[in-house]
Amino acid sequence: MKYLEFTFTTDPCTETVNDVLAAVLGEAGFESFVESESGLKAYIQQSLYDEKTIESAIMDFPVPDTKISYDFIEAEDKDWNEEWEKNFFQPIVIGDRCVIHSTFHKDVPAAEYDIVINPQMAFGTGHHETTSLIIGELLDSDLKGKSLLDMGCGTSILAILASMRGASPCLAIDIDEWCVRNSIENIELNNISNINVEQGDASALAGKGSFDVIIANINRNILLNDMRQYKACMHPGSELYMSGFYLEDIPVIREEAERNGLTFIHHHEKNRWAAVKFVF
Ligand SMILES: C[S@@+](CC[C@H](N)C(=O)[O-])C[C@H]1O[C@@H](n2cnc3c(N)ncnc32)[C@H](O)[C@@H]1O
Repeated sequence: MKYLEFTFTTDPCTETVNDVLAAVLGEAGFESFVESESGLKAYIQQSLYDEKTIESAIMDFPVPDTKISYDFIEAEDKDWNEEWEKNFFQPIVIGDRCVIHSTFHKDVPAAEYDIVINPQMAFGTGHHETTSLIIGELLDSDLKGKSLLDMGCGTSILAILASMRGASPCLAIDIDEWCVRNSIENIELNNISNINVEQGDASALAGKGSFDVIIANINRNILLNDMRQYKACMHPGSELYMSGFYLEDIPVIREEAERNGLTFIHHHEKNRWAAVKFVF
């Protein structure tokens, strides 16, 4: 298959601009992205290339005051799935019980829970400490028949595992449109039918009722800001698992949780990242 290699130069050349550009280009048919010093290299099948689509994607670029220029060459023939696999993610086994891999990985180790994820630009392959800490919590919990909310779902990897472990019904929410689309794709790939996906933040929780289990792997400041709204979706006995912050942030997270009437149960840690469990 013939590919074109585009070199995009971004100004300012920040992680956010390059992430958004990759998401926008993904919409326009690009398949593979590699960050460079001045922007992004991106690859598209020659047959999918349409100059007008790319020009209008750049014209409507959602980050204001950004300049983007590009040129392209014909790329050598390559197996881009293999490239992507090499560059981005390898199968991972967590807790000896849960394997996470993509559709094109071969020789995947057998495990009790087998999760297929095509993460594209969404966060959540299991390689990050915070994801794997929450996976550990889910593997240790009895989730059978429990309603579950996955806030900041990314790829929905956590909601998918929870559903496989019997949680039902499940709701996965992410502020990012790209994550919502990727979640829907991943949920289908795993033949799961009891996870609803919504785009939004904590304000989307109004009127949703309560959940037996809430997971939120986001970051310290968002958790501190939104915890009151998570608590409003809990009933006595509900559990709240949070991650996305460092060990030194536990006291401030715990203070806010206790101010909301939650009881600290434990924390787990990996490379200074923390996950905490509270109950109402
Ligand atoms: C650290 S990633 C976690 C992804 C996945 N749950 C995991 O554990 O691998 C955090 C996710 O939260 C989303 N996010 C950021 N702010 C948010 C907010 N206020 N409400 C909901 N989601 C948010 C981001 O788009 C991102 O997908």
